[in-house]
Amino acid sequence: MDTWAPTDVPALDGSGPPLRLHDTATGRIRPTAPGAVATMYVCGITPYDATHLGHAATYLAFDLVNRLWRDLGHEVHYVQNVTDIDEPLLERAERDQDDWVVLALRETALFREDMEALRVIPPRQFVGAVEAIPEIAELVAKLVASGAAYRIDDPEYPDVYHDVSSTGRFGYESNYDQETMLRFSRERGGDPDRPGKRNPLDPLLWRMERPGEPAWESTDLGRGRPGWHVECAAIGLNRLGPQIDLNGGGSDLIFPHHECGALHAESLSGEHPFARHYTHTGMIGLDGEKMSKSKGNLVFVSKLRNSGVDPNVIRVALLGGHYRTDRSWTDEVHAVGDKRIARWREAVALDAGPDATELVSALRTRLADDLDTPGALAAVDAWADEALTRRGTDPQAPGTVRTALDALLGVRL
Ligand SMILES: Nc1ncnc2c1ncn2[C@@H]1O[C@H](COS(=O)(=O)NC(=O)[C@@H](N)CS)[C@@H](O)[C@H]1O
Ligand SMILES: [Zn+2]
Repeated sequence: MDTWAPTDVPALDGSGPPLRLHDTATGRIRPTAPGAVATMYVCGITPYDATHLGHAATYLAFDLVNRLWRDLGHEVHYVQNVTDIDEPLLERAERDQDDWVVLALRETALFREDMEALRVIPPRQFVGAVEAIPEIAELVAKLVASGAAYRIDDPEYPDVYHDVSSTGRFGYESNYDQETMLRFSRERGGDPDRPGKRNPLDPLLWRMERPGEPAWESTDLGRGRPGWHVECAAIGLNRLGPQIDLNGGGSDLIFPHHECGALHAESLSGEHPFARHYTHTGMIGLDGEKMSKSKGNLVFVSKLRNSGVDPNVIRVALLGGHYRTDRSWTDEVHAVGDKRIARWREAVALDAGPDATELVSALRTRLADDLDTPGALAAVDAWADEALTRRGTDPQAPGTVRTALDALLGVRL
């Protein structure tokens, strides 16, 4: 499916230190070491209730990675999916008496609009699970042929599962213990209690057709549809290869989604690890409650935009907190973003300002340190205060600051 419109990223003189990012698998902040082309797979939305501020915060975090890698001279091959077929989507369509295909199209279109407004650099490939079904089915058939996957002996619905023992490394990405994995599997779409599975954690690869459910032909597998995790493994493997620099998403994807995605990918490719960094963002809540579809306490980017909020304010307000911190969207957070943009606009409107060299290097250093946006934004505050109180004599400075904020933070003043 179409990706969203590109946003131009201005070139900035000089270069900063290598990007160091937290990796869930090793639990450490480590340097990323992409080649000439950095490869990044960030899980996309399940298209309903799009785009709430939790979604936005997650995609903004990986947008900064994209911008930093470009600033470090890499090309970035960024791929993202849309889970446009899955239980939760069917349930929402049912609830709203909506056609699930129309719901997915409408919400995906809104998501693209919001990403464009936030000036998130678009993925090179933006792929729907439905359009990827043929390639997913092909990989599932390979897993069955290799013996890594098996059919459950349920005469009515002989669904296909992946044997988690097939790589001998299941659990390396999340490092969760069995009890935690079982709990998250239950909570997040797994079926650990289904009788007949070799291991309760074995993830579903192919769900045979049930009455009244959408299903697709597959000569190898029989009519049905893919499981959730294998869609991302297939879309990522087929476009980015067997080893990628970064697999990203929110912390709720640590398990089972990214663990099982790694299992599928590594079982197929024989290479380990699938991603050199598994990086996860904290949860955005609303006044202390996690912002989530089930709670219905969602704040939408489109609603804020329609009420006249500048997307730069949304971006800066969300970047005010560290990406890995669970945090809330509050009126105060919104107000801080508002004030910042106003003050920075005033400062770059001056015809001269304090030398910007230090600020540019501070921005690069702070962002390269596991995306320390609080530190980066504080450095901009300091420059703006200096410019607005003691003035400055460098006529280039305001322009340099404007370019740096756009290139590195995606903020266009
Ligand atoms: N409250 C939140 N705060 C931060 N990130 C969130 C929040 N809610 C969802 N996300 C992230 O937003 C992205 C899309 O979430 S989603 O719409 O539920 N979709 C999915 O998780 C799947 N389609 C991934 S393949 C995921 O990375 C998810 O972790
Ligand atoms: Zn995914």
